[in-house]
Amino acid sequence: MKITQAFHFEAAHRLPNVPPTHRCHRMHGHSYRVELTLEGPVDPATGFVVDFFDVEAAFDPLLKRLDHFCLNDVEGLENPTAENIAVWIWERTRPALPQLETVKVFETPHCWAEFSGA
Ligand SMILES: Nc1nc2c(c(=O)[nH]1)N=C([C@H](O)[C@H](O)COP(=O)(O)OP(=O)(O)OP(=O)(O)O)CN2
Ligand SMILES: [Zn+2]
Repeated sequence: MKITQAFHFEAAHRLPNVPPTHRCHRMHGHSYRVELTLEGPVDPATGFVVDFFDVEAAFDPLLKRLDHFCLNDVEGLENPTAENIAVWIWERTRPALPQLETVKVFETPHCWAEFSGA
């Protein structure tokens, strides 16, 4: 069984490694959406794979480091592409949530990166 919980945060960023002519080289912002998908058996007693409250508790400290910040200033996110943000979240969330299967980071409703550990 898979379960997914979505989160939102607002943040600024610039992409330092694209050419200066690329519009994302300039500072700008996104309303990011993060989806965490967990996979595992359903506990027959609770009916849960994992309690959504536990997912929220695990992700909240990261959300506090991202929301309304300039992502380039966050340690490990000096090049804050959607891909790198997805890996950053994966590496910091999986220890607390071993059932984590996928991290999706949406920069816009149409563009996202998805990471499942490789
Ligand atoms: N593979 C990736 N490509 C791009 C990334 C990324 O993280 N991974 N990021 C960007 C920029 O962050 C850019 O800001 C993307 O957003 P935006 O320009 O707003 O996207 P749209 O093209 O959908 O904007 P519209 O104004 O709606 O056309 C670029 N590439
Ligand atoms: Zn951007």
